[in-house]
Amino acid sequence: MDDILELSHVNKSFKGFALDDVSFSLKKGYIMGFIGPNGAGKSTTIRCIMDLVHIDSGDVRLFGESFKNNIKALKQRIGFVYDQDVFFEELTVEKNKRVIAPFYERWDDDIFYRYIKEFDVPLDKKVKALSKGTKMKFALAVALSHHAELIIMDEPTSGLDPVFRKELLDVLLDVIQDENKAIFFSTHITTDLEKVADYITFILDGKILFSKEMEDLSEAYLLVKGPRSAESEIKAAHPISIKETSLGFEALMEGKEARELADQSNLHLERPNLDEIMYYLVKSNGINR
Ligand SMILES: Nc1ncnc2c1ncn2[C@@H]1O[C@H](COP(=O)(O)OP(=O)(O)OP(=O)(O)O)[C@@H](O)[C@H]1O
Repeated sequence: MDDILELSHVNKSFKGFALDDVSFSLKKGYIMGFIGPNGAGKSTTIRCIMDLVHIDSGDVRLFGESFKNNIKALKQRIGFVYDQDVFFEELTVEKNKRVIAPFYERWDDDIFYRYIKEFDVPLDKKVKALSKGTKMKFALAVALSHHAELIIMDEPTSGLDPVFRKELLDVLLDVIQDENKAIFFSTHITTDLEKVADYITFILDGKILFSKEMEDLSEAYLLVKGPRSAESEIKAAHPISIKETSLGFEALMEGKEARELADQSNLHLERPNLDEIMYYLVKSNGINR
């Protein structure tokens, strides 16, 4: 059993939005980033994995077992950080910990206090008095303190300053040194993913557009750049999407097709970053944002 997380043909409909046949998997030892524009379905997918939203059809397997059988026991093995306030606002950090810890069979105070110290979270402050970033640090400390094998986080780096974001990414890289663990997190900060993610899964309008290894991604798509005179040549090669720039034209293409085109012309090829891949794929799917 190498897959720690596996979604197969998951469907969930709300009025006006649906997760449509969502399938992807994550093996132990790896970090997967989950990206997509606002409203694409990232939080909904994460909530489906945690069974906070009940799926209409399909299956979610955690540690090789269908979550339908035993979500409660399986959740013991997951460290979960999500984008809503989950703590008792009127209680201090220390008192919140006392409430939360007994829910986890493998809670480890030593690890908890180590992270609290490392992240500089004040134990004696009420949660309502913590900044957004400090609450996130506390949530992260909780998620890391019960020997979870799978860490799932919904936008953990939003609201964090660059210094702590870097620290958080270092913590994730440290956690993943244990090859029996895996990390799955959504984010809009794609530069964070470029630093740590092994896999990227991209959701758009409730559908998975791709779930690929980071290395394959930089081969899968290329940016083709050319002067104004190259417009018809680029368009004839069926780019995924094209845009006019101050210097001419720029298009995202499938890697193989882009190389073939560049071989027959003097168009310039560049590796796109994740933001550029997202931008062109969103544009090609006709979604205006
Ligand atoms: N309980 C619900 N009832 C009805 N619609 C919902 C519900 N939960 C989510 N949605 C809708 O599902 C869509 C996807 O929302 P979701 O929060 O999953 O997107 P997201 O990718 O996480 O977005 P963001 O990046 O802005 O956080 C949105 O249109 C949202 O309004």
